[in-house]
Amino acid sequence: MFSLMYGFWKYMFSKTEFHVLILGIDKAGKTTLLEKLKELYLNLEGLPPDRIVPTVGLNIGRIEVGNAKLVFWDLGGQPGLRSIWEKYYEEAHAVIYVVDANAPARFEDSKSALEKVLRHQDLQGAPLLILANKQDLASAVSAEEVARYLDLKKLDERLYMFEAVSGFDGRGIKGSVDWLVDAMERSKRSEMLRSRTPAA
Ligand SMILES: Nc1nc2c(ncn2[C@@H]2O[C@H](COP(=O)(O)OP(=O)(O)OP(=O)(O)O)[C@@H](O)[C@H]2O)c(=O)[nH]1
Ligand SMILES: [Mg+2]
Repeated sequence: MFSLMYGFWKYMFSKTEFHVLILGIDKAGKTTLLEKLKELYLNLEGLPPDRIVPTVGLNIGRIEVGNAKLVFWDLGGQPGLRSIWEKYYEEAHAVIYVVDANAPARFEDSKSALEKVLRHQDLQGAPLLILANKQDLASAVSAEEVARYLDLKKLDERLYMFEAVSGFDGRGIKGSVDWLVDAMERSKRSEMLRSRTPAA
């Protein structure tokens, strides 16, 4: 009887944990975005942008949205650090790919790094949220334009969305996180990862 009630209690009150990888080339704004997420969802003051340095290791952030616990993994995007990304693929439920929408000169690098991410077997079926970041700058291009530049093929099977955001003023972030949570809850990949986790 106790175990039945405990099982029911767990079903009702336990939250599903999702791992979200934040990727993108160097200076795209990944860590600034992570600090903004903490500020928006935890009411904590995030690190001010001028205190954020290029990432070499891993930054972790945790937030809760509705019934979901999100764990963000933010990695460094410098060319020599990108080979580390794949070590996190197997455990990731979804990917946020950040693009500096104010730096067209770097779109090509951003596109080829993303194509490599999407080709990797270990990330099969992971929902993809592509953020056209730095929208607070007047010269930043729109999410539609970023989508045109990236010109991604073979996305049909994958849940994906492009969104215009700013890690400085926070615009677009909550809406895209809502989309991501919904996508992860619906995704077959989450089901697959769940079935691999031994029951507690
Ligand atoms: N205007 C503007 N600048 C931003 C925004 N987000 C980040 N930046 C600036 O862009 C630069 C890079 O930001 P980071 O957050 O360190 O970028 P990153 O993607 O984490 O870089 P790596 O850790 O090297 O991969 C910094 O000078 C930030 O202040 C934004 O939304 N708007
Ligand atoms: Mg960083």
